[in-house]
Amino acid sequence: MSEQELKALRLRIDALDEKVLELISERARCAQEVARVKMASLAEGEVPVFYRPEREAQVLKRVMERNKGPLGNEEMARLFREIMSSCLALEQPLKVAYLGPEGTFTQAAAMKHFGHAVISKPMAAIDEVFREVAAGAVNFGVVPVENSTEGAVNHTLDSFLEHDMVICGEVELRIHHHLLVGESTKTDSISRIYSHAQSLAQCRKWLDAHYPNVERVAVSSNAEAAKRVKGEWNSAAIAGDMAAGLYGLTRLAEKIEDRPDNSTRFLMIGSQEVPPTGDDKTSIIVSMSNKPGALHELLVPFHDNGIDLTRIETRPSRSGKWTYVFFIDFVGHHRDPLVKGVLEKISQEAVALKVLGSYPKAVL
Ligand SMILES: O=C(O)C(=O)C[C@]1(C(=O)O)C=C[C@@H](O)C=C1
Repeated sequence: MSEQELKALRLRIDALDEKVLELISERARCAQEVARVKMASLAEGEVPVFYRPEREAQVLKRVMERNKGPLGNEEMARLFREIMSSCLALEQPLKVAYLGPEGTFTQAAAMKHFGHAVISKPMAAIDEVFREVAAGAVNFGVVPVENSTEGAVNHTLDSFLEHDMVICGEVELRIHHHLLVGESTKTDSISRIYSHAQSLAQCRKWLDAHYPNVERVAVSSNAEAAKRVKGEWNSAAIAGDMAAGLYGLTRLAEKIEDRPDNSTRFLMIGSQEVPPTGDDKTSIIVSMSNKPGALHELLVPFHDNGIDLTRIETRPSRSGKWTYVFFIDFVGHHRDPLVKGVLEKISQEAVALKVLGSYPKAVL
């Protein structure tokens, strides 16, 4: 390519960037107007709701439907995700607590869902994320809820039994683990590998094959594992890209998870009810009396009404020995007439039924 051609193309890019800049600014001014309208239409004592997950899901879906390339749909939606995140920050900077420390997959999930224009706060434990949200110190919390290889995150499920929380969104992340070492690590003398217990389990076969005699040490998070390795010459960590970048570690082996489709699902928790978008999911907790056929009774109304169950999990109820609660996710919104009917039917049979929330299905 000649120098002249390159120059001409860069001039075109400069002109396009100017247009993009003007359009983004115009969009941001529009968001400011939206904030003004929301404030003006408040009833006495009502608090304004700036963050609208149902609208955000619609915007991102529309972008993906209309995108003609060459950028892929997900790439384009990620760009719009960030534009919307910045527009929302002009209306109200959101505060989001997540399972920390910095560099965890939960932080990556929070950024994927809310974008980077939020004030994020790392918490030391899942229960602390719940408490921070319940105390009103942040607007939303982000916690992991299930992994495709290792199953449910029980701390999260149990926290729902203790706190009154509304689920307002979900996000799924493909989880890639790497074996990370620091500058001073002697790679032929590794005698200890740190990681979160779930991540060690997700890489069990790889570890058995490559480091069968090395001690595996479970720590509170992958980011904590990465942090420890930084100053140790005989240890390595299993963690993801964010932690590697944050602690300046290098990858000794990449993508070492046993299953290539290893993914984790995260939930956004808060106190805000989300209206229907037409493509929603609902999460409920149900406890049934301890009698034969109770689970069958619980599932029949879903089957009879053609409602898709996406997950069912059982946990001890904590209120009596050998009594259980069921965590159920299904497709639909609790305001849909069909779903309403099913929930009414179940509540006639159940000891207790709680709707944790209805929220748009993950778009990204
Ligand atoms: O439509 C709204 O209610 C807005 O506040 C605008 C906007 C956007 O930038 O598109 C910003 C924040 C909301 O969470 C949803 C959408």
